[in-house]
Amino acid sequence: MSEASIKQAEIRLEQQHVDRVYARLAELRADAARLRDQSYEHGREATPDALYERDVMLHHAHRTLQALDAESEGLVFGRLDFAGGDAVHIGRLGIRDPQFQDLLVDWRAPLAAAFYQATPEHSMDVVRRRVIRSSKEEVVDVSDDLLDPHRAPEGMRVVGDGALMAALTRARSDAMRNIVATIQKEQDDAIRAPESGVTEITGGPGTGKTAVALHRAAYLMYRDRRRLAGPGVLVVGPSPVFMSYISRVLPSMGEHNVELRALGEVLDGLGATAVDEPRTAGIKGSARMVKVLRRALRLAPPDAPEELSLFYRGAVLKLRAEELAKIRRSLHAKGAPPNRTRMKAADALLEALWQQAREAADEDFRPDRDRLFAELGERIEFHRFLVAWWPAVYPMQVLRWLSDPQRLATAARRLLSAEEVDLLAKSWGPADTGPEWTVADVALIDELRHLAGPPPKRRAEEQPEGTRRRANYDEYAHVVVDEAQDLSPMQWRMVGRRGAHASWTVVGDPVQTSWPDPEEAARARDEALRPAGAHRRFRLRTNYRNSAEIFAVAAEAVRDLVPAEDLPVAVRSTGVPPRTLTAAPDELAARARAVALELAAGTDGTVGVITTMDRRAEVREWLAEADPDRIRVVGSLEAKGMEYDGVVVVDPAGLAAESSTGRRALYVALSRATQQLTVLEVG
Ligand SMILES: Nc1ncnc2c1ncn2[C@@H]1O[C@H](COP(=O)(O)OP(=O)(O)OP(=O)(O)O)[C@@H](O)[C@H]1O
Repeated sequence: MSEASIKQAEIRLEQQHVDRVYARLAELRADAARLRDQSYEHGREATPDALYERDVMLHHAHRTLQALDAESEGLVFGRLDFAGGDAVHIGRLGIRDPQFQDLLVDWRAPLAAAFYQATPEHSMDVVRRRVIRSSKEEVVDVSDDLLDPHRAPEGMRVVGDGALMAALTRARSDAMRNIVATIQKEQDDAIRAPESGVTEITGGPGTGKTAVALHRAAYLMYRDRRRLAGPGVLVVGPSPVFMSYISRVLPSMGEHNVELRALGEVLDGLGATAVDEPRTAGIKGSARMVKVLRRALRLAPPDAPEELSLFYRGAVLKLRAEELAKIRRSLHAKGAPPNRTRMKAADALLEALWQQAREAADEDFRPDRDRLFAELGERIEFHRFLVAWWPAVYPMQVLRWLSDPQRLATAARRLLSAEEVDLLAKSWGPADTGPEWTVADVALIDELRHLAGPPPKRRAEEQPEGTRRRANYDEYAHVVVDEAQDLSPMQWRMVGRRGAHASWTVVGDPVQTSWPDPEEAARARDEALRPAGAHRRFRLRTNYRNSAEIFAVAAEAVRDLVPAEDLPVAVRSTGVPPRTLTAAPDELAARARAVALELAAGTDGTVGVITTMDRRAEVREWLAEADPDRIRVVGSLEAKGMEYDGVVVVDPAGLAAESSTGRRALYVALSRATQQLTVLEVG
């Protein structure tokens, strides 16, 4: 038999098993749907017991349906043949036949670990590992590794060459795919690491950090669903573009209950996408802002009354500005959040009024403290004063007040330079129209929320908390941070609060950082992760995304900034070298358009056009007519974590000069392509 016909015979063999799995899946789906319908019927009786049972049944039926309805493509993707002659099939879900025999073993189950962990040196009893590739329900390819030739039974066939390489060369779409069929051993070690403490995964561009982090989330949910499902798992990433890019990976593995949030969305109710220019973002993210905000909360509100004067039993009691300021200082000195100090503020004012009344006392009138407290405390004028002088504070309003440069300068004394004050005040002004909140502002708003304490509920706009989860409950059981190298100190504080009692998976590449002061960020990060305890570390070294030709060009951008061993090794060669073109400024638009269209014509997948954050809108105009599903224009920060088959980097010098970490941003931009890269310089 020829090699091709042997392969076809093996494909037919696998097809028989795949057919059995889908038939069983259809039965299970029908059972779950029947259970759901029955449980609705059950609820009709409306006794409390029946309703409770209905809820339990419904919950169970929904979960089963959700899991079974996960994208059906590639449900069965692997097979292990063991030395004793047993074989198991591995899939995205576990499925059993009516006699409880495994038809398909979930990739996360202990039995499936050998699929990823076995090597020729350490075969774990596996003789042959087979990757099965399907289109819809049809098996289209199989590819084997023979791990232990000496123990292979007579007649065992070994076909195909390299499922990994086939997966890596496939065209990319606008959504990242799961990699369950081809997870590599070094990746699997990190995926299956214990849940507790902090699991830190580093590695260069394209080493699969994001893929590993998401598969680890799915693995942990599977291993300890009961513990993790309630408080939940949070995945934080750099931008909404990125979150949407990775959004289908977990559902494709049947996991729907993991929250994905970009840094601008961590606080409920706010979905900031705007970004500050690098200097302003640098100030807003720095740890100095904690003190600035704390002081800002201690300043009197802009329209606070400057004097309190009340008639009491024929005498005028008056608290002047200086005295009021003293009371305010002493209230803040205790460090309690101002929104929790309103009763104390009332008492402190009444106490001061009582002192005055006592000093003014004479023969005819001897005031009584309790009476004075009761009588004045109920006066409407006193209440009006209190509400204006010690109002409930709302984080966004406090930040808006800081658009007044004088106010900000007072809060920032000896912490920010005059120029820095100017930059911030401008970004938050003008106060009347209100600013568009930026991603960096979200961490400041969250910090203020923490410092000020919860305000009483007011208009929806001012109550960012509790829209998606239980109100005021924003902690998770496990937190995954992707592109962790880019979190500012203020963002670490914000994310840290979400995981004060959590275990963590932290994924990043220091070489790709766009944060100007890595040491400051590292301190904030250590602080955020401290409660979680011990760290375990994994380093991924193989770049699965870029062709070797493309990564060589990308690596040049940072060659003199980092030691060579910090850069990964790209394993795939295409023989297509990247191109560098130069265009005069007035030709740039036409050249960029031509190059992007040419790349799109040469691939089935996606094309990314990457430029500076400033030029994004302009470049989008140039490509307004192009098919937005094929050609995406993104700024340097939006390119973080993304991947395209073809990439055009427009104005690399501009990218490198964009910020103090511009060279690293250029490295990120140049390492986004899987197949073809064109660098378009401005001549
Ligand atoms: N074992 C694997 N099998 C198949 N594809 C893989 C494997 N590992 C990684 N990939 C693919 O390589 C590409 C890069 O992976 P990923 O985006 O997770 O890398 P990364 O380390 O997060 O990169 P960056 O630091 O640049 O954001 C993705 O398309 C991913 O699916």
